[in-house]
Amino acid sequence: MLKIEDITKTYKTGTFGGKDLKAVKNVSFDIHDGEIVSLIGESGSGKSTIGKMILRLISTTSGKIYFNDKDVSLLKDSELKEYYRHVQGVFQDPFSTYNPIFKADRIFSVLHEEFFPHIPASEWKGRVDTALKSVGMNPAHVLNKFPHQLSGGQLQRFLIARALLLDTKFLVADEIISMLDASTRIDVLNLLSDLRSKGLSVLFITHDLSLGYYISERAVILYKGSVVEIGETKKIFDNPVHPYTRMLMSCVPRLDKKWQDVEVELTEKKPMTANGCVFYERCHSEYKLDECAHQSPALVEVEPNHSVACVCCKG
Ligand SMILES: Nc1ncnc2c1ncn2[C@@H]1O[C@H](COP(=O)(O)OP(=O)(O)OP(=O)(O)O)[C@@H](O)[C@H]1O
Repeated sequence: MLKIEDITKTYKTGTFGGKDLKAVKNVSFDIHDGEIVSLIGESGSGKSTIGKMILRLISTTSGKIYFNDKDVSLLKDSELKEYYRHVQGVFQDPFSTYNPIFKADRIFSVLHEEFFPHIPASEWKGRVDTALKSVGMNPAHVLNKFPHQLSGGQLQRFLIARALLLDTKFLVADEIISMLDASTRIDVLNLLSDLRSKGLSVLFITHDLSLGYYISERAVILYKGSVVEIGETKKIFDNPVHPYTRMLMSCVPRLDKKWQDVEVELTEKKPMTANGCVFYERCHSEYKLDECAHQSPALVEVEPNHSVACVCCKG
């Protein structure tokens, strides 16, 4: 369904845009129909940048993104409108998506005017009710309210219902549950899981390894804009190979252990070397070699559907 091929994003930074910041470096992966893939990495690793490139909110510096074999960067006019019918984004802060002076359900009427003006109002109302019910909400309780009268979880569900009304096939879910409380989080995760079984594909962006494990079949571990480990989520979790993934795993709090019993490395982040491994400065692996400072390792398959970019996998 969605194929990302060797994409890179360089931002211009500095006072007059004189500096380059490579936020995403040669990233490739794909997402199949009805699949949830999680994109996991710490703050600043380039996750949202990838999501925004998929949604065409920003351009790619190089590389291609294909949706159903069509180059997304070439879509125009009606094809682009069609793309947005099928590919939608939901973001971390639901409140920022709504205009506080309008009722929250205005997002549905805008959709009606924009995409489905031929559908009579009464039929559209029925569709909105059905979409709200399918995200576990009672229309009578949530329609006709201002954003501040609804909870973060309800507003997030509104956005997912909006995606359903559009017949969305692919959802970029960028940290969508970080602002929700624990029980609402599980509800939204289960909802995504439910929608996946109805054919929805999701790129689930998170910094939380355990959420990625809970929800996705495959995971992409991103560090400083580069993919360091990729594959079936269970394989990565059962056998994390990259020193960064291992470090992330050691940072996940465990209910059966007191915090001081868990080995955690929280090394200060230093600037990376120009061409070396992105994790070089932070790496404490026994396999760390001098060459890691100068050579960026390619992804190598360590077992079927599990690849790692580290010298330790060179065989
Ligand atoms: N518009 C921009 N201009 C310049 N630099 C940017 C811009 N947007 C993001 N960046 C930088 O690109 C890098 C990746 O940012 P991005 O938001 O993609 O990371 P992230 O992994 O999503 O982080 P978070 O989890 O904190 O949202 C960061 O160093 C960030 O400061």
